[in-house]
Amino acid sequence: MSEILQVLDLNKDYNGKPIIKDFSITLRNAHISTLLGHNGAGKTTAIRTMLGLEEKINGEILFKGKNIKHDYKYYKSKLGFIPDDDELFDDLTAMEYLNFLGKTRKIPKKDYVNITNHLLDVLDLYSYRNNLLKTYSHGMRRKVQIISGIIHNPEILIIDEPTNGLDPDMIITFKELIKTLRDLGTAILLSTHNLEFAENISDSITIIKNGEIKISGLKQHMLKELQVNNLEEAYIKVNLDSQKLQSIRNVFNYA
Ligand SMILES: Nc1ncnc2c1ncn2[C@@H]1O[C@H](COP(=O)(O)OP(=O)(O)OP(=O)(O)O)[C@@H](O)[C@H]1O
Repeated sequence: MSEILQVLDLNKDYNGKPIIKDFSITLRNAHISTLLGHNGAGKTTAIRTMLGLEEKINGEILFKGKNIKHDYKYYKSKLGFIPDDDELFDDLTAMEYLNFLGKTRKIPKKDYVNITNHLLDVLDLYSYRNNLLKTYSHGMRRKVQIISGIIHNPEILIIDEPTNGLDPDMIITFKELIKTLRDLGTAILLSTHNLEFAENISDSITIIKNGEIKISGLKQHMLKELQVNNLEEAYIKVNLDSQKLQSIRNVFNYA
């Protein structure tokens, strides 16, 4: 299992307010890493930094040992990203949009047509492929985002909130797809609030609180070290304020 992306001592602030503090993570081939943390913990900022979208950062991001600034275009061509939104070109059909992506990414036509058809079928979109994207539901649009993120067979795949907007059938299908990509060698980073999904799919876990890593490591080691049975218990132990939990339990207890 080789290290493909190393994020070293990353610091990022907005208007002088520290958002990410001394954040380090390593992504490995054939490995699923997951970021967990509260709303506003800094997960999206960390991801945006790894995508090379943030300016004025301190720290280094090394792709196969070289700073991503060295050849950002090459790095970007090896990177896939599935965002937590469904922004698409509304006036194109799914097929037109995916063909457009295949062409702009300079993928051989035979390859992107095969991948697109296969994924449209697996994700139950094939019969809608010639409909305009503006007629798609939120979940259908998320599925098009999924195909867009992997159409070029990236070496690193970053997924923000993989389960958002997907029905249970699709969550199970997407989980299998992510595991298949991992088994084929892709280095995968997820950011999710879904602890059950994270527990089921992750090889390693990083928990962030207020921009700082609280704990990071292989899932099984982490559970053992924290002496807990599952990820929810681990998360409670590492990240939750036990007094707050107690006050929730007292919600009707005013007597
Ligand atoms: N462009 C920006 N300008 C100023 N502050 C920002 C900006 N983007 C994010 N922040 C702040 O950075 C912090 C981290 O935000 P971020 O979106 O990275 O959190 P997150 O962990 O992804 O949260 P969530 O789980 O709610 O999506 C928050 O306090 C947010 O208000």
